[in-house]
Order: sequence, then structure tokens, then C-alpha cells
Amino acid sequence: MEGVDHLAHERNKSEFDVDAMKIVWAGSPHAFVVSDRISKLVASDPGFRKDNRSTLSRKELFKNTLRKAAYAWKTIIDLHLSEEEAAKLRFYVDEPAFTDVHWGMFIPAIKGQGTEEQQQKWLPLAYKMQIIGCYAQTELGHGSNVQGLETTATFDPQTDEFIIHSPTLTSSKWWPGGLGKVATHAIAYALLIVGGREQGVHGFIVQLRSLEDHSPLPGMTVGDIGMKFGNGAYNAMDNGVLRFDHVRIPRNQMLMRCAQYTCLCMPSDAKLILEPCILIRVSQVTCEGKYKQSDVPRQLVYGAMLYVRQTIVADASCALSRAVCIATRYSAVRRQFGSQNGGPETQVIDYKTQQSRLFPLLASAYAFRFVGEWLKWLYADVTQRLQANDFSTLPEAHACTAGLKSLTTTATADGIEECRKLCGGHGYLCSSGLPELFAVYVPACTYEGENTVLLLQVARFLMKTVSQLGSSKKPVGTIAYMTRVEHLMQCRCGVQRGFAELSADLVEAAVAHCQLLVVSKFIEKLQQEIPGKGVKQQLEVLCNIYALFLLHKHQGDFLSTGCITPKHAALANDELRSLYSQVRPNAIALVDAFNYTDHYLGSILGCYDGNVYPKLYEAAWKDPLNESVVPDGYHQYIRPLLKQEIRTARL
Ligand SMILES: CCCCCCCC/C=C\CCCCCCCCCCCCCC(=O)SCCNC(=O)CCNC(=O)[C@H](O)C(C)(C)COP(=O)(O)OP(=O)(O)OC[C@H]1O[C@@H](n2cnc3c(N)ncnc32)[C@H](O)[C@@H]1OP(=O)(O)O
Ligand SMILES: Cc1cc2nc3c(=O)[nH]c(=O)nc-3n(C[C@H](O)[C@H](O)[C@H](O)COP(=O)(O)OP(=O)(O)OC[C@H]3O[C@@H](n4cnc5c(N)ncnc54)[C@H](O)[C@@H]3O)c2cc1C
Repeated sequence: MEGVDHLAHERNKSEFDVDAMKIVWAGSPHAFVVSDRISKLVASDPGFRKDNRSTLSRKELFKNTLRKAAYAWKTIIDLHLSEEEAAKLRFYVDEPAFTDVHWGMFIPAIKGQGTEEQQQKWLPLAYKMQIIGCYAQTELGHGSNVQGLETTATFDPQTDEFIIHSPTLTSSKWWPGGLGKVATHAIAYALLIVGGREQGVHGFIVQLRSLEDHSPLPGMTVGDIGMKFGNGAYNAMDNGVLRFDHVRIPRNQMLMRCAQYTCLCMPSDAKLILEPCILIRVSQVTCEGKYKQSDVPRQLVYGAMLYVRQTIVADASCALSRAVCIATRYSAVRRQFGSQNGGPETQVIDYKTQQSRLFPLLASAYAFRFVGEWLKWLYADVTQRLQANDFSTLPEAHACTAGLKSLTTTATADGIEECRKLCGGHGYLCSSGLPELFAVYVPACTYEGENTVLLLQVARFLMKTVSQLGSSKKPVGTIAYMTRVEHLMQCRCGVQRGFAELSADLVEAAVAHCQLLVVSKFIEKLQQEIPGKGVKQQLEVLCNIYALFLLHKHQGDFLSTGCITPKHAALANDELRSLYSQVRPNAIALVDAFNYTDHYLGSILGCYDGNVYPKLYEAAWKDPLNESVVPDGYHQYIRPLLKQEIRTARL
């Protein structure tokens, strides 16, 4: 029935103030108002329709994405949207596109590593989208190993230029989003060679295509790398390949500042505002061909990665909460077995097995939300310190962004797939929204740092900390707890080649460290004042579920290290079951608190009114295969088969 809320009985059960929880989820009353307004704006505008994506061919999908990006930009300009509103618009439009990399990587890289002159020249063009940039780091042969990149940038003092060249097939740039068909410019990473000496990998601003007719400039071979995982989904993005054949660029297009971290955001009026900055020596190539080494950590060249990893953590809770919202609503609608005296069957959400799979994911979505908020704060803090020439917290910020990026994206990708399974057969339909969500999300485990490679970075940081225990350098911040494990210093293992040989175990330790971070940031959140009837209590239940679920899942480790006894393990399990029962009446309200529109969810199974079956039935008839009753190919293939004429037919 249209207009009837099939989940009303569920909503009536809730024991807390959903509107207050919406504000907790959004981060502040202001953030809620902005998010709510922009999500409704996008949902009500047919220009942002997305329900037909899975039936489009790659070319149609890509062109439609170009149209949407242009339309989004026009909307931003026409409505004078602020940066915050524009970012929300991008989020709710919900389509991977070249604009993500332009705003999310190209601009931050120039802001983080460009000199003031470079920023003054390039940023106004980029902010107005008069140039479109991509981030060309990865090559066919090397992604994780950035120091192994083969593209060269050789300085020619005769002409005061760099010659950018791809010397081998494996040095071809491969993967950069937006590169394939759209970007006019790239930040290309290349091995700097000055006076015959290699000086490490640096970033260079390189124009790729003509601003007149979009044709590749001389010396560039550029194109799309082809179809990716999943129909529709990430294929809206033109991940590209690029080869340079002795391309010359002026010397002033090498990104020469490693140190300056400015606030990585777009001014609301799209005009460039340059904050006064502290002058820090930069890596430079002079016109005489002298390389001047920066006196700040070379890792600052990875600044854009730190920023993007932090945004990826913030995004993880969005993707996971979206899948959980779909699976929770559908689990309340779906009934199987258990009818008593002809009454209704049991809602599948009432099965303890369903709860034990679903509710930890619901708790994780909230947990990731809060750790994402904290990471944003940490990033702002390290940025401020760097501006004051204080590099002391950079290793910790790197470990936190890398580790949490790895932990949250892995859990989110796995969680989306689990939500699909929680929806049974219907979860496999594209109209459930879950296959596409998974296909779009899962590369987050690989891009911006492959997840295991990032965990190894965390492990390295932890081992460094352990090796300093007992010295005058006391661990602080997120590793302060290590003072309580000084006995580790007494542990020795006889394994040769130490770190490499034990890396699989060290990765597990890194995961445990990151999980501890998530739990402790959830607990810290609960120590704040949280207004709204019953809101804090619900969050406490979710926090306990998150922590106890981890303990239950890893009880072997806890038991084998003597941290808990079998009795503790059994108690934890009993408590988990009790917590699931406490969440059950509030489950629908807890996902309503995400405040997602049906447009954003893009799922018949997750629609707000729970009117799933008529919508599924109706949607099936809209499939292109149902445009004709007798399919194309009947006369050629089916009829001859049925008539046993197949042996004589020309196939
Ligand atoms: C429609 C219109 C819309 C308009 C909208 C307007 C407004 C919109 C506003 C905002 C939009 C935002 C949108 C954001 C969306 C973002 C989308 C993102 C899409 C993602 C695309 C994907 C991009 C990519 O994948 S780019 C390529 C990424 N590549 C990698 O990540 C490579 C991974 N490898 C590495 O990071 C490194 O090589 C390494 C760390 C693995 C190893 O480094 P190394 O070789 O130097 O080796 P070491 O291990 O020796 O390390 C040395 C030393 O350095 C330390 N270190 C390493 N990295 C860092 C770092 N990043 N920071 C600080 N320190 C670092 C390391 O710990 C070592 O330290 P020691 O002390 O131990 O020596
Ligand atoms: C959808 C998508 C979009 C992307 N967009 C961009 C972009 O815009 N710009 C850009 O420059 N790049 C982009 N990339 C590339 C991406 O950043 C790399 O693919 C990523 O960094 C992983 O590197 P790799 O492909 O070399 O993986 P590899 O490093 O080859 O990984 C293969 C396997 O080897 C393992 N491994 C590697 N090194 C080690 C080690 N030291 N110890 C133990 N195990 C190891 C990994 O764990 C993994 O299991 C994108 C990738 C994808 C999938």
C-alpha cells in the first residue's frame, strides 16, 4: 500500500530521541541542518537520478557522469553553495567521478607541496574548474612502493626545463582517476635527476590535454585502463594510463615545497585566500641545476595521502551505515518460519543469529563515525604543529591515518558483503543497492595505500615504540598505554630476519592496536555530554557491543595470552546476547538516525516505508530484458533448440 509506513510499529518501539541521535550522528546541529537540506535537494532533483545506472553501457554511464558533474557544478554556482554544502552535494550525488580526485587529491597536493607562487598560479584555476587535475602516482609496475617509481624527471639546465619520460612499459602511469578521459593536468610523481644524480621521487604539475580541443599534448599517450569490477559502479570513473615521451615542462612546475601544510579546503567564495605562513626551506632545483635538500622530513611529500586517508576513514562510517540501514530495515520486514496458530511468521531480525551478525555492524558504523571525528581533529592538530615547525607528532599521525584507513575500510567492505547476505536472495539483486555499494567501496581497501602495506607501517611504528621503552623517551598520545607493557622488552624471539619473518603476526598486532584506538575513542565520546532522551544509553549499548564482539571474535588471542579466563569469555558472550536484546527494539530508530533519503540509499530493500514487495515486483518489469515479452535471440537460438533444429542452424 502506498503511503503506509510498514515500519511504523518498529519506530514506535524505540526508547530514545531519534532527532537528538541524528544530531550526534551528523556531528552538530549545524552539520545536521546542512546535511538534511542538501540530501533532500539532491533527492528531489531528477538531474541526479541514479536508479538506472546498472543498466547503462560503460559509454552511456561515463557520459551520464560527465553530465551530472557539470550539473552539480552549475547547482553549486547557481545556489552559491558554501564549501561545506558543496562537499555534501558531492557526497549525496553519490557517483564516483573525476571531481573526487580533482578536489580530493589534486588541489590538496598543490596546497600541501606547492610554493606560494605555484599556489597563486594554479589554485584559482583549479577552484573554478578551469583546469581539471588528477593525481598520477601509481605506475603499471609499482603502486605501493613509491620509491620504486620509474618515471623520470631530468633537469635540463640549458632550457631551464624538466624532461618527463616513461623509460619502460612498467613506468606507464596506471590507475589515476580522471586521467583516462577528463583531466587536463596531473600531479605526476617522478624520480628527479639533476646533474646525473637521482634525488628521489617528487611531484610535478604537468599539462596533459589542450585547453582548446582536449587533445593530448605532444609526447603524451593517454587513455582509459578499461572496465573494472562490478557493473556500473566504479566504471563511472575514468582510471587512466599515461606515457610520457620526453615531455618538457618549465622548472617552476616541480612542487618545491615539502613543508607547508595549509588548511586543505576551498574558500567559500571560490577565491584564493593565502594564509600568512612560516617560511620553511624547500626542496628546490635552481636554474643552475643545483638540488637543495629540504631541511624538513621527506615524508611530507606524502602529505596528500595523509589527508585523503583521513577522509577515507570518515567516509567508511557512511558506507557501512548505509548497508546496515538497508539490512536492518529489510530484516524487520522479512518474515520466515515460526507462524503460531496462523499468525504472522517471525521477523528475521528476531533471530539471534541474524542479530549476532547485524548488530555488531550497526555498532561498528557508530564506532567508525566517532573515530573518524577524532581523526579529523588529529589531522587538524598535526597540521597546526607542522605549521609551527613541530614534526614530533607526524609519525603518530601517519600510523593513525594509515592504520585506521586499513581497519575501517576492511571492516566496511566485509560488512557490506555481510549485509548483502543478511538480505538473503534479494540482497543479490541490483535493486537492493548492495552489490553496487560493495563494488564501489571495495577498492578503498587497495587505493590510497593497500591495507596490508599500511598495517605494516603501523607495525613498524609500534616496534619502534617498543624498542624505545625503558629509555627516557616515554610513549605519549595513542601509544601511551605501552608504558604498561614494558615487560615486552624482556621478550626475545629467536627468529632470523625479525620484522620481515614475523610480519604476519605484526600485522595482527597492528590491527589490535587500531581496534583499541576505535574502542577508546568510542568510550571518550561517551564521556562527553550527550543530550537527548535515552541517546547516551543507546550509545553505551553500542559501544559495549563493539568492544565485546571484538573480544568474542578474538577470544583465542585473549585466552592464550592470559588476558582473560574462560569464565570471562563466557560472561562476555552472555552479556553480548543481552545487549543484542536491548538493541532490538531500537534497531530501526538507530538506522533512521543516519537520516538517509531513499535516493541516497538507492535500495528497494532499505526504503524508509518498508514497502518492499510491491516495489521489488514493480522494478522487475522495468528491466530492459522485459521490454519485449519474447526476447531478442528467440528466433536465432531458442526456437531452433526447441525444434531440434540446432544442428543445422548457423550460430
Ligand atoms: C561535483 C562537484 C563537486 C564539487 C565539490 C566541491 C567540494 C569538495 C570538497 C571536498 C571533496 C573531497 C573528496 C575526497 C574524496 C577522496 C577520494 C579519493 C579517491 C581515492 C583515489 C585513490 C588515490 C590513490 O590511490 S593515489 C596513490 C596512493 N598510493 C599510495 O598510497 C602508496 C602507498 N605507499 C606508501 O604510502 C609508501 O610508499 C609507504 C608508506 C608504503 C612506504 O614508504 P617509503 O618507501 O618511504 O618507505 P618507508 O617504509 O621506509 O617509510 C619511510 C618513513 O616515512 C614514514 N612515512 C611513510 N608514509 C608517510 C606519510 N604519509 N606521512 C608521514 N610519514 C610517512 C614511515 O613511517 C617511515 O618512517 P620511519 O620513521 O620509520 O623511517
Ligand atoms: C579504484 C582505484 C583507484 C585508484 N586511483 C588512483 C589514483 O587516482 N592515483 C594513483 O596514483 N593511484 C591510484 N590507484 C592505485 C592504488 O593507489 C594502488 O593500486 C595501491 O596503492 C596498491 O598498490 P599496488 O597496486 O602496487 O599493489 P601491490 O603493492 O602490488 O599489492 C599486491 C599485493 O602485494 C602485497 N604487498 C605489497 N608490498 C608488500 C610488502 N612490502 N610487504 C608485504 N606485502 C606486500 C599487498 O599486500 C598485496 O596483497 C587506484 C587504484 C584503484 C584500485
